[in-house]
Amino acid sequence: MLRPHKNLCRFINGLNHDQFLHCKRSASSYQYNHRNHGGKENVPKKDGNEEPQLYFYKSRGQHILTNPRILGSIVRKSAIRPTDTVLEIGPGTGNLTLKLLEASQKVIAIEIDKRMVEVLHRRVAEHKFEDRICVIREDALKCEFPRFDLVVANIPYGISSPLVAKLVYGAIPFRSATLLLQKEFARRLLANPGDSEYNRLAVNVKLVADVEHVMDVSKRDFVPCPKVDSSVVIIRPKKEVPEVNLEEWRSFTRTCFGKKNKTLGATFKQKRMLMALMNSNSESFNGQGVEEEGCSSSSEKGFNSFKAKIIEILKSGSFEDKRPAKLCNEELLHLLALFNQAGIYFRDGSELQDAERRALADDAYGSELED
Ligand SMILES: C[S@@+](CC[C@H](N)C(=O)[O-])C[C@H]1O[C@@H](n2cnc3c(N)ncnc32)[C@H](O)[C@@H]1O
Repeated sequence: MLRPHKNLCRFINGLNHDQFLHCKRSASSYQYNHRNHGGKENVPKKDGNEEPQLYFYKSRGQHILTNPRILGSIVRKSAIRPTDTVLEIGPGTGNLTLKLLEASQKVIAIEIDKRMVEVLHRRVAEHKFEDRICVIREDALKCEFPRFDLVVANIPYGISSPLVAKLVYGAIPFRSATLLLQKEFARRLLANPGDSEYNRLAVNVKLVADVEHVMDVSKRDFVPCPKVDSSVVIIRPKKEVPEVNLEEWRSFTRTCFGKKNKTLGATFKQKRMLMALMNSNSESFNGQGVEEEGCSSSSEKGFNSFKAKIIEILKSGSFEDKRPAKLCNEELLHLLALFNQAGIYFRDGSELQDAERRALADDAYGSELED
């Protein structure tokens, strides 16, 4: 088993800035333990020099940002005010946290790993910042966020999509979220209709927020070095959001982007999808639900007339031959309004969700905003 190099342990304890720089320069020569997380939290062990050993878990996205220039830029670009409360998700060993504490009134740090929390507490105490930090040891996806003004975080990439959803579709108003993300994920957030990366993620985020690209960050700026490069983006919630039921919007875009390269006509002709949509709208259609197997002739008739209705709606807005990935949000909102005017609503009923899920394209991130 590889043990982390002694200097790396020092770096993790954050003894001083010079060591911090030194660690960065020689980071590539470090030995470290980068494990897949097997479920048990390992208690830091001691080597002969009483230095705690800290292992990084790949499954928790534990890549520590070590370049002070990048850390400084992230804080500067976030435009933090001295009176702000900053939310940081995944503070890790606290490199970014200390800079956030210098710039703000208060930091709320949510970290899942108790070993990181211990290191963080130690470093914060060394810098006499204890009174201005609240460390919550929890899963950021499961806990309720306290109030905050803005988010600044180098987040674990595995939770990017549900975390962005939790922020932009959450109940807490905030000014901005400066996030260090996997470069490919950031490109998808920034994509526009017609771009090859344009997908449901961008559609859903753009409805409620503006996204700005700030800078790219090399994988060499992290310890341990990840396989992918990163980008910093700033997400700013829109002051005015279109009048639409956001739950219904997300269900609607899930349906439309089930196969993003198919035309909407082809997507809405899929039998399973149509049946689920019809069943979830059964009150508007004389309670005519249909079973997938063994349809009676009357329910089959009902199904066919529902299908005809859907095609008529698509045709009325000239959407039948269009592909969702080429439509801007105004056009998608128009299509949703046409469905609603005809008495068809997209509800997140489990039946509809299941049918949509089965129809979904494989997606690398498979999560909240994209599926
Ligand atoms: C990419 S590291 C960032 C560390 C630090 N912010 C930095 O920039 O060096 C991500 C951190 O998020 C933590 N983490 C992973 N999953 C989490 C979750 N679901 N909720 C809260 N923290 C999480 C990891 O333990 C790790 O410390």
